[in-house]
Amino acid sequence: MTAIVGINGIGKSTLLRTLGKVQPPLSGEILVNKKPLEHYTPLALASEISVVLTEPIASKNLTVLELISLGRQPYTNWIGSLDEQDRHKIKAAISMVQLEALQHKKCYELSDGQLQKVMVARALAQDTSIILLDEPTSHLDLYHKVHILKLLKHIAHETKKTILYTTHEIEIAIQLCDKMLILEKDRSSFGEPCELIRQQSFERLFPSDTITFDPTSGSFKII
Ligand SMILES: Nc1ncnc2c1ncn2[C@@H]1O[C@H](COP(=O)(O)OP(=O)(O)OP(=O)(O)O)[C@@H](O)[C@H]1O
Repeated sequence: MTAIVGINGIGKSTLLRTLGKVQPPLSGEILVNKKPLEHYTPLALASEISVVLTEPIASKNLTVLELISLGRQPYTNWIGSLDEQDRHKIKAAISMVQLEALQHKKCYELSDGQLQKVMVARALAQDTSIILLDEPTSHLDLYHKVHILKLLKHIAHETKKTILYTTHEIEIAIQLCDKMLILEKDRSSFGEPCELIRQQSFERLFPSDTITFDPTSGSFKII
């Protein structure tokens, strides 16, 4: 599990959206399983990569169960009939994110945090080897942030999935992620959080007259 961090406007969402083929690359080339991203058909890509963006969903009139079921679209037939395996994956995703009690509610009835959990569950139901999430925990309280991220990390380790997410919650990412990508204006650093701490990469993120980084606790201090 890898977190992409960096100041506002540095390009975290742009990178994530480009990796998910939601927008074309500004430059360069992206290879997924050694194959250029542009060679994937939308259907082939949907069984390889799931993307959870920050935009509000258009289909809030669906129930939670219906929305999560849409994650199975790459695998269903042309009328979208769900088979036994689809139903199993959907049920497992609902259970992992603890949404059983909300599954028959309409999405417009949910809080922003509950909706974020639904979108994570939809990605889990899609069951791809790569999951990209743009600020997936921004509306969640501390407990639910940690719960979702620990769950994603567990899934990444158990099922060997790659989970890449953008976040401003750097201290949580330092504690939970296997790797981090720090985007800066003229450079980027990638590695294990402890290695990035050793390289003093977090010190450079914010102006030091306002915020400093304490490498011992792995946290930021306000001056
Ligand atoms: N590599 C790049 N080259 C040129 N422009 C870029 C690049 N990456 C991002 N941008 C532009 O910078 C702007 C901000 O990018 P983006 O929304 O990805 O930042 P962000 O790090 O996700 O910001 P925030 O933390 O505020 O959500 C966008 O207009 C985007 O098009």
